[in-house]
Amino acid sequence: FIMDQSKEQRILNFVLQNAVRGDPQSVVDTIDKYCSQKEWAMNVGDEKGLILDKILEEAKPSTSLELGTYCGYSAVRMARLLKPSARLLTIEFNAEFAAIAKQIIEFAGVQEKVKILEGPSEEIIPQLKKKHEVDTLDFVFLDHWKERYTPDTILLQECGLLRKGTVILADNIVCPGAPEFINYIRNNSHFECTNYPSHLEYMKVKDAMEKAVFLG
Ligand SMILES: Nc1ncnc2c1ncn2[C@@H]1O[C@H](Cn2cc(CNC(=O)c3cc([N+](=O)[O-])cc(O)c3O)nn2)[C@@H](O)[C@H]1O
Ligand SMILES: [Mg+2]
Repeated sequence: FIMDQSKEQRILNFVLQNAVRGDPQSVVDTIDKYCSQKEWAMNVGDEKGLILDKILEEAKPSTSLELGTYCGYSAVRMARLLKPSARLLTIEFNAEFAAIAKQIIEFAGVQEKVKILEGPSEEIIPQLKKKHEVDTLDFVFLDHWKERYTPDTILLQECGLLRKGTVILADNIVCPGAPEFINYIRNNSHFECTNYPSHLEYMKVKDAMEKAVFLG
């Protein structure tokens, strides 16, 4: 019975039935269509997605990390812009969301560039160097629980995963908001911050993204 399905399962089904297999842009557009016309969902969306695209293309990252995969919308959106040899690691602790994201990433045909790491970020970040062969990160996208933005940024530094020039981009600075993170990162002399005003995905509500470049 359709209504017994989760919203995330309905998003996956809509992608499987309406997007073009192997075409990441069509997967991104199809999710945006569903979530703006049928059911709202917490994807970064098309407006903030264009800001993500621009900052990612400027960074030209070889190794990227995303915290908070959800259905894989931003993973597909980022992977479609990565060079063939580049890699995106994305951490998700909700098993149902991870399973949905895996299918959406595979349908989009970007599975060679994307690796979903299941578990809480606080557990997986310390494993990135030894278990996932990461040296340092070129790009980090924060889109998970807003209270984890600061502790996970500190954890990334402690684990030696940031290098001079690493770009950290955080979603939802205004809505739902990450005031503690903003206070931390803007008062930290090791980061150069830039704010990008925008709107909450699929809504007329104000939101913003914050870019923080690690200065070493
Ligand atoms: N420590 C963590 N480690 C790994 N995955 C995590 C962690 N915390 C949350 N997640 C996962 O992120 C995914 C997405 N997520 C993101 C958030 C936090 N983001 C939001 O709550 C949010 C909320 C709104 N909103 O309410 O308008 C809009 C947005 O763009 C958002 O990112 N909560 N779950 C979920 O699958 C969750 O399991
Ligand atoms: Mg978000």
